[in-house]
Amino acid sequence: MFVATADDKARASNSLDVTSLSNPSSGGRCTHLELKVELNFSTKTIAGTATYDVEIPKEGDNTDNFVSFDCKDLIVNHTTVNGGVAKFDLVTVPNMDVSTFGKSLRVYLPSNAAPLSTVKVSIDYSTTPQSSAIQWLPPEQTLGKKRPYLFTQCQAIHARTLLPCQDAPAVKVTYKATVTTPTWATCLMSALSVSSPTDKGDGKSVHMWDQPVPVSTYLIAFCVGELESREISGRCRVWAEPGIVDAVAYEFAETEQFLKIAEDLTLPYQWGRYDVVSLPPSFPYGGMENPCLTFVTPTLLAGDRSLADVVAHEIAHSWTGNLVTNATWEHFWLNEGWTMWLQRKIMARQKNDVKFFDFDAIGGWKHLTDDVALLPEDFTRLIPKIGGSDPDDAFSGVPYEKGFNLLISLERIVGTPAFEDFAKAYLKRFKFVTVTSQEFKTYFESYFAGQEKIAGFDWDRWFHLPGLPPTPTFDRSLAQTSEDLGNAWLSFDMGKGAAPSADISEWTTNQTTCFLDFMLVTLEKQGKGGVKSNTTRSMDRIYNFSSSKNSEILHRFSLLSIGAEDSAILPVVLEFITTQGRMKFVRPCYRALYASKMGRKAAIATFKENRSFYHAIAQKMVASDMKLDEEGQGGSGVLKVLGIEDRQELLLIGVLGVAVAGALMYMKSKRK
Ligand SMILES: CC/C=C\C/C=C\C[C@@H](O)/C=C/C=C/C=C\[C@@H](O)CCCC(=O)O
Ligand SMILES: [Zn+2]
Repeated sequence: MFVATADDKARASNSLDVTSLSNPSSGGRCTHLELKVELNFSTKTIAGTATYDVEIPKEGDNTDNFVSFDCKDLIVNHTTVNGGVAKFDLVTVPNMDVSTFGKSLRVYLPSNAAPLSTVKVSIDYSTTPQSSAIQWLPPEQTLGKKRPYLFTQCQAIHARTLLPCQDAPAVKVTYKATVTTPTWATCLMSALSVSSPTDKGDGKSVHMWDQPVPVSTYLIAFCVGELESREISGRCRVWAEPGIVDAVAYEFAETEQFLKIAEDLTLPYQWGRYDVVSLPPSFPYGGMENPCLTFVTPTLLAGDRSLADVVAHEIAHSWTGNLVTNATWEHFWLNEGWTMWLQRKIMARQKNDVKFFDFDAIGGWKHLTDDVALLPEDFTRLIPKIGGSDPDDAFSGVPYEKGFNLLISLERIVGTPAFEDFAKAYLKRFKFVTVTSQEFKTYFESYFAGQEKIAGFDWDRWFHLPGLPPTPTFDRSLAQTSEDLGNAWLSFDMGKGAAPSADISEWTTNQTTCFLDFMLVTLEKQGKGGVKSNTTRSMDRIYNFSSSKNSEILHRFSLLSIGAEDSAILPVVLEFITTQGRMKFVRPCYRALYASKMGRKAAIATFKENRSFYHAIAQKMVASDMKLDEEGQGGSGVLKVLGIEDRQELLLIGVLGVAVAGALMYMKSKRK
């Protein structure tokens, strides 16, 4: 039977993490995890025990006689407390949709569990093939095509499908893991390797990991497959499938330099090692900041290090996000806004050009305006009310770029040297713990206490108003040449003048993406669907964008060409969105195709055919972008039975139906 805990009540009143069913403040708070699991590629399961050190709340707060864990798509077999069998329940919590949040696993405590004591709670469990944190890849989806592969993605609330846990960022644990895998496999985790793997002689090996810095559960990660590594500095190594490991080492050779710059801007690096693993192409994000081991998409492998800023971004998270963490997902901007700020500082120093900070921010502003136009209004607030939604649905450029713009507004008020000092002090103050937006504001105000210039800052507007913040002014000097060329092509499109002849072969990737972004933004501002297909064809003849090996360039040119209804781009885009599954690229491409005349049918058919290639999160998001149902079949169950592909088709059938009925009625009335 469900009995509301004090944490449930706090959650209902929105004063606690609304995405977790755990009870750290009224039942027990996890502080350390010992994970002992075996991976099974045939059954697509991970099974074993998760043993937690759990601190019982102080007298008076310990109102529950059980500890609650988040648990989704897991099988729980057995639980113990301090070695003795303990009763458990899997409880559905009212108003918490099971298909999003899972259930609450309640492990009952013995009556002698004293306030402020620590108990050991052990849970014997198994994942299921439905566990959304894990993507199990068949050999065909790897480069080597011989061995299966798996990687996890726990942010935001998928850790509960990997192991029972208190899946709230505010609950941080240190962890140790003992992982059994087939002997051919390399096993990596978001932790430090304790020793070389031990071959058990039965085709299995044991790998041991230790994460001594407390982490939120969304930062627990595995990557297992046929992998090789290359050392790129004393504390950095890159990992990838053997066929691309050298290319990966080349692409990310600047990692140590980024780390050093980041340390100079922040505090000494706290995590020991910084390794990078380049994952198979279905990885849905550019990168994920798993501690000690950043995960990246292979779409960064442009061959010229031009997309390595994603590594700088993930390095920045070693401080902003992983050390100082958002208290709940509603304060996600504190992770991402700060990380964009630090990433741009790192890249400006790496390029030895202070103007790069603003140049990159111009691209970020476009990202923000695009997303604000697309999102439900509430998700355009810096602090959204996530309520009963899956945080994945609220994910967008808003926390990244609105958050970044808030920070640079503050920086411009107090001046760069003072703000950079403040950043260091903030990281020092909140390292190892979590922070809310209010705590950030209070800390900023106390740090700059007495300075009149901060008095008028409209925190409420920044935090709570939907839509775009005030338009910032950026130094546009590095963007000028790109914007000029964009204007020249837009004039050509309107029949004014010849095709521009500027040679861009020596341009940086940022200049080229800025040029394409400028065209896209201007068309949007003018309310135009796109340029003419003659324009995109001419551009392609001159620049060869459609054969670019640079994913950021190909992506933007694809969008421009789809907007132009240029059929020459169709095979190129379809190839692009079926050979990599990074949501940043596949979602806008599918959306644009779906909105176009030439591409709608192809988009639906391509998604249906390739659905299993994509990560579960990407499957869900693309299906929702194209208004397909859960199974990606298009339309409702009834429509499926009728073989109706999409809502436009349904509308057409409806209109035809009304017309036929009208004609019949007319004929009938004539006969009378
Ligand atoms: C307000 C939103 C609240 C919470 C959302 C938190 C997490 C959302 C979840 O969907 C996970 C996101 C993971 C992101 C990882 C890396 C990004 O920086 C990648 C950005 C896009 C890209 O470069 O591909
Ligand atoms: Zn990030």
